[in-house]
Amino acid sequence: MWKVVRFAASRSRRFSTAIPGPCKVHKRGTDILHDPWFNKDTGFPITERDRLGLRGLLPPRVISFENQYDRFMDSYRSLEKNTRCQSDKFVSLSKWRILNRLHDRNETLYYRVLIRNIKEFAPIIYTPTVGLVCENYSGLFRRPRGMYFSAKDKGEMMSMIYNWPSDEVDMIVLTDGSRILGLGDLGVQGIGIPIGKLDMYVAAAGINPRKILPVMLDVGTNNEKLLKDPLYLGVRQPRLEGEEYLSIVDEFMEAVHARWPKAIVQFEDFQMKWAFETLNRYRQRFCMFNDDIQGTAGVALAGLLGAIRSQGRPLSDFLKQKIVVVGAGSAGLGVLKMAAQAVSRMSGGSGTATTANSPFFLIDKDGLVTTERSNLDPAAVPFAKNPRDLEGLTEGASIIEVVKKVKPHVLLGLSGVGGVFDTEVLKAMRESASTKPAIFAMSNPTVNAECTAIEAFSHAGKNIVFASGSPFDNVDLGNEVGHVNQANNMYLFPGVGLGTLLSGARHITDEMLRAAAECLASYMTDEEVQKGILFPSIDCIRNVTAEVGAAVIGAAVAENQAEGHGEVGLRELANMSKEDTVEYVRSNMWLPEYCPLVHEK
Ligand SMILES: NC(=O)C1=CN([C@@H]2O[C@H](COP(=O)(O)OP(=O)(O)OC[C@H]3O[C@@H](n4cnc5c(N)ncnc54)[C@H](O)[C@@H]3O)[C@@H](O)[C@H]2O)C=CC1
Ligand SMILES: CC(=O)C(=O)O
Ligand SMILES: [Mg+2]
Repeated sequence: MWKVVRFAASRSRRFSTAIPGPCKVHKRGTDILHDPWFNKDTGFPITERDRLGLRGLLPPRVISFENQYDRFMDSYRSLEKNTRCQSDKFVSLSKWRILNRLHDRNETLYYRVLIRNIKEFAPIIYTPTVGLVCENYSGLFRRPRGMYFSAKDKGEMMSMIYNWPSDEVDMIVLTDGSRILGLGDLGVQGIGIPIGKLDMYVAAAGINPRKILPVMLDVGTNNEKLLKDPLYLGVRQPRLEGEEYLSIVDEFMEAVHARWPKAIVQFEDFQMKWAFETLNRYRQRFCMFNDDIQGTAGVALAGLLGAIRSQGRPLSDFLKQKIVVVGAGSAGLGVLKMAAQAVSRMSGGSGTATTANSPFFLIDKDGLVTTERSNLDPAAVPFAKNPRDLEGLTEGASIIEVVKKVKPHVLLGLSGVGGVFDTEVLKAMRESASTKPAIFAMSNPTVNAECTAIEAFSHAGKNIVFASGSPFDNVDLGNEVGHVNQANNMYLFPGVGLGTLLSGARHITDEMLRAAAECLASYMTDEEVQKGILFPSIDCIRNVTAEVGAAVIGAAVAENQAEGHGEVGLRELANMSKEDTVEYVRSNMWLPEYCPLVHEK
């Protein structure tokens, strides 16, 4: 009892974010106005203008933060009105541009706008528009954001890392641009993804935007169109391979670790071979995870468990669910591995992924994956079916053949191929063994989704549960609503990152990821799940992240991975109740407020 009270008192003293503390600034005058972190535009109070040499550099009237917010939203609404007759692509890029200009000018206002309107703006700064932005990045480029390490920087990274202006970095999102969403190799243009993911970290997890770092590892591109494009901004050479490639990633990881030993590195949108290789290579040495393999797996597992609950069945029925996964890449295999571990635990095993007689079916671009496949990727081996167990299905069977034969409870797409769940496949799902067949079209961006929400409900039936990686509107089914869930790793990675940071864990273990997934799986009530609502609305993403982050801390403590963070030591973490832990996470979330600026030479 005493401990809880003491914690509550010290928490309110240490973590209160209601009144922002002063912020030291080493600049004066126009240098402040041109620094998006310190800039308040017309919001600088008169006394601050005097102190910082700003008097006369701004129009005289001081505008409040709230009025600045209203002014931005008014101009955003005007843009919406004025672009009504334009193409979707034009409108999306215009919206991204207006937000990006604000991001470049005034970060505090940008994040207030983003956080307050996350449901509306996530599709612009994240999937699907971020995909369009990456495709057009060289033309859209105005100001740099984040860091770029290229094949030409070998031997220089240890000093280059010190060019970043902040001494504190908590969260890094790293890509090599080799598999950007379902859009393939976009080379240096893939930087939009780390930027978008880190915006989600700020919005969902309240990571302080001064402590984030988006990074592009430009090791070349194999995209011929980009190599020929005179505007392309990346290194114009084919991608490095083998040891040459790994030596660049090694050098980058060593440099990060030397400058910010506690920083967490999220690997994002690496092509499959490097996604698995780098995860195995670094996860015991650095604090890192691969979002596409591990974050996606947790979100999908939460969805799979939700699909069972939606049928009114106990979770133990997971053992009997027939699941067809279309896409044997980093995401699809990550999902199967986590699902197989869950099956093993539920059957009283150790949680080791094994698929002997498992009800999982894996399909890639060459059809059903079996042990007869030549050149089978090692990561896919545990999920290859023995043709002897297949009763009629053979190596390379098509999606429709598999669905018709297996009658799966769940059809889950992570193929990156738009429309691959065609009318015939969706109609075949009407024969599913489930009373509420689940169709998860998880590929991004929207054009790469395996099917749309309307297609799924119209062809597979009103009784399905549906989820997609990019957002779709709910579907009007006459006298009921076809709920669309967004099954996107954005519900997990912010909590995994923040929980790891606040626990001070040195590594991110499978148990920490499992705790995150189970927390998300239990977030929705039975009533919601039975209506087909498997995932929360993005409006409450900070709440979800607080819960997931607390679950990650709990697992880190239980596994002796936690070392504490700042003034909160391991003992204090270990003594927190679940509610205290959630509160601890919540109170560490950064809020966008103008802080008083104090000049220091
Ligand atoms: N919703 C979410 O949170 C996430 C969605 N994704 C999406 O998943 C997709 C795949 O990502 P990765 O696994 O990393 O890509 P990947 O390139 O590693 O794997 C793609 C897989 O799809 C298979 N495939 C290609 N064409 C196919 C076809 N016609 N039929 C069946 N299979 C086919 C390929 O053989 C390969 O196994 C991307 O669109 C990505 O945006 C990835 C991570 C998270
Ligand atoms: C969401 C995500 O990480 C992807 O589509 O790659
Ligand atoms: Mg990704």
